[in-house]
Amino acid sequence: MEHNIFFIVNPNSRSGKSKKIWESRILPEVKYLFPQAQWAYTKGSGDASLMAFEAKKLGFDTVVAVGGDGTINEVVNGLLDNCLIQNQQLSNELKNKFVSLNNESIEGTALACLPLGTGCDFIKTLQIPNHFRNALNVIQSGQKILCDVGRIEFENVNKMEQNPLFRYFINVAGCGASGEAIQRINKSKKIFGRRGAFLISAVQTLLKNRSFPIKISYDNEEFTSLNLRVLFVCNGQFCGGGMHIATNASLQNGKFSVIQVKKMNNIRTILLLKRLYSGDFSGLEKDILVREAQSIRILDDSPLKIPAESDGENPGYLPASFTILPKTLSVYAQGYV
Ligand SMILES: Nc1ncnc2c1ncn2[C@@H]1O[C@H](COP(=O)(O)OP(=O)(O)OP(=O)(O)O)[C@@H](O)[C@H]1O
Repeated sequence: MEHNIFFIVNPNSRSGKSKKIWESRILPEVKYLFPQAQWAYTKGSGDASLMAFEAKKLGFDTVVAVGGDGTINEVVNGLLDNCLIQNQQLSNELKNKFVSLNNESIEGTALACLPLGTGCDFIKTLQIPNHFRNALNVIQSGQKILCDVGRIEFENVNKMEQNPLFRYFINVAGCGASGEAIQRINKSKKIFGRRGAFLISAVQTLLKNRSFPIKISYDNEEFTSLNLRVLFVCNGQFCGGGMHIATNASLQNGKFSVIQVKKMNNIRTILLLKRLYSGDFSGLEKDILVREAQSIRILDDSPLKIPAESDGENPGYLPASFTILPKTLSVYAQGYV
């Protein structure tokens, strides 16, 4: 059966190289495999969420995020009706350009990922090899899973400036040093690629050894006070361009895998950095808590603005809560169990 597919292409991902790759190599293959498919370029940050939202309303059964984790995150938000921007002009352009399919039989629009970013961490958990042909094969196969989605909710409107009060994430969120590192990466030029940029930013951030006084509660248990270095809230297993931090995380078990790191001395910090790539935190139990949770609430105990991170973006600041939404989005995945 032919799918009604809409490709949302971020021409700026992979440090601006993706437009050329899309036009010269991927688009001809897409036209061959899916002659009815439609596509559009994003023009800026947030467009992909509005486009996904409109594509769903127009009746497409599949929306493909062509880009990296940031593009996937925006598409996830749009498919779950959280438009990150209001742009009437873009909405009208899409409505005029694309024919409504009136596809009332669909159960919900599914997400497909075509990796064209620098890091592309989410597809590593889905076990989609990092080549566009494999991604297209996965779409052709039609196999999907019902994937858990995370929701991060920000509680202090005054700290939010222009940002929305909540955001969905599908891979990894967190706060503390991870939020700081993401701020650094997104400001950096990424001349060594995203993996290099993340490593440099992670070293700079961890060696600064800054900690954040917070109160944290898991699954509505009592709050604990601690000096937090970094918290990873994982639905997927990988972040930071290849750090395999949550080796046991599952996209379908209705739980986050959480890695909570307290303030530690510099030697242990260097050990930690190495372990972030293997996800083996044995011997560091004094400082690192690894556990599962369905919800986490974090209050900040300081006047500092503590940045939160979700799928490699900085959507806001603590206080915040993270909640898992089990089996919420249909996602193309061949062979994922
Ligand atoms: N047309 C555009 N021009 C500039 N920026 C854009 C455009 N469309 C989307 N963006 C922004 O580009 C940013 C980076 O995109 P994305 O994360 O997909 O690529 P990447 O950084 O190369 O990959 P990864 O996050 O997997 O390492 C996102 O924050 C997105 O909002």
